[in-house]
Formats: sequence, C-alpha cells, structure tokens
Amino acid sequence: MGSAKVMASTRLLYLLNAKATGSITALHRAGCSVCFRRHVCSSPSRLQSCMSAWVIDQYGTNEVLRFTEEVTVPIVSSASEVMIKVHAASLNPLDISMRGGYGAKLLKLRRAPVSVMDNNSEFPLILGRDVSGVVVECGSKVTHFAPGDEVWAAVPPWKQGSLAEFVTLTEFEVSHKPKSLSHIEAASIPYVANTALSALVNAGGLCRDSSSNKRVLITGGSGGVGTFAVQLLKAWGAHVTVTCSNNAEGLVRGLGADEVVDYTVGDPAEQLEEMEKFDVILDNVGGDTERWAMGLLKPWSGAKYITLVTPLLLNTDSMGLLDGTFHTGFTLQMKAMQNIMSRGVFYRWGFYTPDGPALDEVKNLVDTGKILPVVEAQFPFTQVPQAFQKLEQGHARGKTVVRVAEDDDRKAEELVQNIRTETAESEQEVQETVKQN
Ligand SMILES: NC(=O)C1=CN([C@@H]2O[C@H](COP(=O)(O)OP(=O)(O)OC[C@H]3O[C@@H](n4cnc5c(N)ncnc54)[C@H](OP(=O)(O)O)[C@@H]3O)[C@@H](O)[C@H]2O)C=CC1
Repeated sequence: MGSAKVMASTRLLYLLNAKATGSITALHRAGCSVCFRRHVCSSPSRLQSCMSAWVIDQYGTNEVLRFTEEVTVPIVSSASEVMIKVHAASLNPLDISMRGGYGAKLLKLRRAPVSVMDNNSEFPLILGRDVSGVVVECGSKVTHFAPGDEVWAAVPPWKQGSLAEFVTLTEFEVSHKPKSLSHIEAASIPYVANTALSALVNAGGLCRDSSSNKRVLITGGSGGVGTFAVQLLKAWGAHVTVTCSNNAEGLVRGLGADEVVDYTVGDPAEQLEEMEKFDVILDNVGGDTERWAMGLLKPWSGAKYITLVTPLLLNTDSMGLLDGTFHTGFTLQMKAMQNIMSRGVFYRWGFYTPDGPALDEVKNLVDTGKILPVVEAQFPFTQVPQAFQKLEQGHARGKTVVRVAEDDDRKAEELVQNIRTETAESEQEVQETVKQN
C-alpha cells in the first residue's frame, strides 16, 4: 500500500473508532475529510484540528462565499454544550440577508468572544441556521444527550452556522431528531418551527389546547415558515386560511389549509374581507400587507396581528445600535397603541427564538405524521453557492436543503471498497506466486 492509502486507511480506522466510541479525539485524529490530512491551526492555547466549511470573509453577494478546510473545529468549551457532526443544513432568507451584512451590528454584540477573532472581526463567518446531525461530544453537565444521538436544532444567528462539518450549541437549543425523518428532511424544519412557535405562542397566545375554535390567516403560506405554520395550526385544530400564488394552492391545501386566497389574482384584501374575520394573523410577507391586514381581525376581541417582517436589524444597521433600537421601539409602541385604541386588536412582532424543548413537541407531531417536511430542493455540500442562488430567486415552496456529510460518507465507502479490492488483489498475487513456486 502507498503512503497515501496507509493514511487513508488509518483515517478510516479513526473514523470507525470515533463512530463506535463517540470520541472527538478520534475524530480529530481522523483529520480532514477531503484530503485525509490532519491540518493543524495555530492557536494561542492549543493545537486544534480543522474542518471543512463555507465561510464569508466580508459581506456581499454570492461571490463572497468561500469553501475552506481550515476552519477551527468548534470544540465543546462549556459544560452545557454539545458538539454536532452536521449531516444536513438548510437555508433561510436570513442567510441571504446575513451574507449581505444584515444585522451585523446587533448580532456582533451577542457573539461569544471566542467566535470573534483577535481583531474583533466576526470573520470568517459561517452561515446556515438549521442542522440535523449526530452528537459527537458533550460537556460535563449535559444531561439530555450523549455521543451518537441523532439531533436537530436551529442555530441562533449570533453563533457560527451549520454550513460546516461541525457545529456546537448548548443543550437547550438542541432536540432529538424525529426518528421518522432522514437528516435531509429533518434539516428543513428547526428554524421555521422555532420561528412559527415563538410567533404563534408567545406573540399570538395560541397553543395546542386553545386553538381549536380559532380562525387564523397565514400570509405567504407557501414558503418555509408558512408550510410549517399551516401544519402546526391544523394539528392544533385551528381553521386556517392562507394567501399564496396560484401554483402553490395544491401544496398548501395538501398540508391542510381550509381556505386559500390567490394573491396574484385581484386584490387579496378584497377577497379576504368577504370572509369571517380572524382571531390571529401570521404575516410572512410584510410591506403593504400590514396596512390592510389589521382590518381583517375581529375588532375589540383581543385578536392579534403578528408580523415576522420587522425593521429591528435594518434600523440598527443603518442608524447604529442606540438610535436604531430607540427608533424601532418607538415605532412598535406607536403601532401597538394605535391599533389597540382604534380597533381593540393587538399589533405584534414575531421573532425566531432558540428553543430545544419546543422542537421536542414538534418531533412528536412529526413522528405521528401530523407535520411533514417540505423539501423543495437539495444541493450537495460542494454546491452551496448554487443553493443560495436558488433561494435568491424567491418563490420558495418549502425549504432548500444542503447535504453536508454525504461526501464524507461516500468517501469512507469508496475507501473501504478500495482497501477491499487492494487486499483481494494482494491475496491473489500471493496465491499465484505460491502456485508458481
Ligand atoms: N423575525 C424573524 O425572526 C423571522 C423572520 N422571517 C421572515 O419571514 C418571512 C417569511 O420567511 P420564509 O417563510 O422563510 O420565507 P420564504 O422565502 O421561504 O417564503 C416566502 C413565501 O411567500 C410567498 N409570497 C411572496 N409574496 C407574497 C405575497 N404578496 N402574498 C402571499 N405570498 C407571497 C413566496 O412565494 P411566491 O413569491 O411564489 O408567491 C414564498 O412562498 C421572510 O421575510 C423572513 O425573512 C423568517 C424567520 C424568522
């Protein structure tokens, strides 16, 4: 065997050992999955192995995305953290916005000091908010997870993302993956689920036991958040009306929507005004929708309008942290006051909130068939820029997923096959030599 093959087979042994024992040390020794070498990054305190990831070194368009094998592995650094080997990740509109610098000022405040480089820069920054994968290492106080567990999670935007071989999160942000889903399917759900749950429960006051007699309108029901929210609300027994394009009607009806309004034909507000008024509106579209949607709520009933399209991060980016936060808070208060005083309805903003236990509830709904993953497109890890391009075209019908670990798995399989072939050839050679002699 040549030296490259010896290294490759050694890596395979380490990988198998890592799989069997869950030891990150073995994984570190296995080294880079692409070239099988063990890269070593310089670090003031320790030598750390590196991993493959898609990073950005500056904000901009798709050209700023860069593949590298030299990102430091995000090792477990606190007792409550779990390190996850990423099998699949998915993209959200936030990834496109963050690639362009959206939220940079506010998010930087929340970034952990270890992820901010010496020059106080957030770069190289890893995007990707959803992960489905396998736990490889746990902090000493982690109680709910162990190495080898299959998990899913939504990575908060102030942490390094999931377009990488490994991601490290606190155990409170992680949940056991539904057994009925593949990693690719599972990666399509966590971020939109945490967002929809936070908006509908915290801002909308809905829950499993209080939704059965509620009329809910979801605008933009065909996208990532919408396709999840429709199914969640139907599982909770609500009556769900959705706005979407004509060619998405079949999709949202298939997910359980009771009534569908095609916003591309005529004025959606006029069509919705013909219907009974709503208890809750979840607005995934924003802009002009906000103007007409308030009038669709049941007046003086405590009905709630929640929009996910908020100006908070845009304002802090453009006006600075202090002015941006003040201006945003003032705008929200004014709108809330106007609506409660003139119509008796609540005006609220919804935000993604990291919440592992909330995903546990979603897991049960998935495993009982009440929520299905809606994967519109899949891309291999080598084609992350193409996945961003797809998302940027808009008109999402569910989620776009990136298969992160498959190359590693495929390479390991190829390696095993090569070693088997080589061993068989060597044995044959030996037998022939014995025969000849
Ligand atoms: N505040 C927060 O924490 C969060 C905010 N968000 C925001 O929520 C919004 C929705 O997110 P997500 O579902 O992931 O986005 P997607 O891009 O997945 O989906 C948007 C959907 O809306 C449809 N759409 C576009 N215009 C209209 C319209 N006028 N009426 C009805 N449907 C329309 C699109 O299809 P088509 O154009 O073909 O009709 C598409 O299916 C985004 O703006 C996102 O940034 C998301 C998560 C967290």
